[in-house]
Amino acid sequence: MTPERYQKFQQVLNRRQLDLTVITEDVHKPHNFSAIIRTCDAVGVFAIHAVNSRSSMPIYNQVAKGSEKWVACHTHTNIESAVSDLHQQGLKVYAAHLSKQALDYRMIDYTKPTAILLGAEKSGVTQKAADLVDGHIIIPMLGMVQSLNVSVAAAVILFEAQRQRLAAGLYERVHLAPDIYEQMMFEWSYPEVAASYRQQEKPYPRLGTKGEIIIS
Ligand SMILES: C[S@@+](CC[C@H](N)C(=O)[O-])C[C@H]1O[C@@H](n2cnc3c(N)ncnc32)[C@H](O)[C@@H]1O
Repeated sequence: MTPERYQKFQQVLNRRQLDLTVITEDVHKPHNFSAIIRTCDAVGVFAIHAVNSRSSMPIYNQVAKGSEKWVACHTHTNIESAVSDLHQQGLKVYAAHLSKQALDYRMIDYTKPTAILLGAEKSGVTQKAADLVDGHIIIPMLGMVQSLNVSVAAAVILFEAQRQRLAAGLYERVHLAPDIYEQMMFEWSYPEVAASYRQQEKPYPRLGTKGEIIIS
């Protein structure tokens, strides 16, 4: 690994936002799911939550361009567990949902801990999910079609969140705890070595200032 690559990992991890995330509710087309992950990486989302009540979700590498390596994905078999996990972590959950009570997505304060729930391609957000969340948001549609592609909707909302967080200086401080930061640096720098340590249930070795492995 080159020093430049090591520095790039540091720059990216320094800006990761722990309290901004996405829940996908049965977004089942791999290219949509992968495009959402790619946007999450660009915005600085640390981890996302995928509810797959129907099937497992393959990631379409051509679209994600490898971003699935940089954004963790927690899977849930039902929407209740995903929303309640995030509520317990203190996040407000807003469903991107074309309902009558939905607010314009620009009215939300995304500098607060926030999760955006996105619905399935055809059926949208389920009634159960719509009832569990803290509010509904909508991207105003002024044309002939009623809705955007789900990955486009995700990008529009997440880049508004990024805009607000940049203005609030939230990308200027590190949000990850030091132990998680070190763990991520090791996993990103040496994925195969990290996998072998995990398999052996051994703690990772430390990294030196230039990213070299220090065996003590
Ligand atoms: C293709 S849309 C689903 C359309 C579905 N017929 C419906 O009525 O919800 C897939 C998902 O993208 C998001 N989405 C698409 N357009 C949106 C918009 N204008 N405002 C908010 N969310 C939108 C929502 O999360 C939606 O569930």
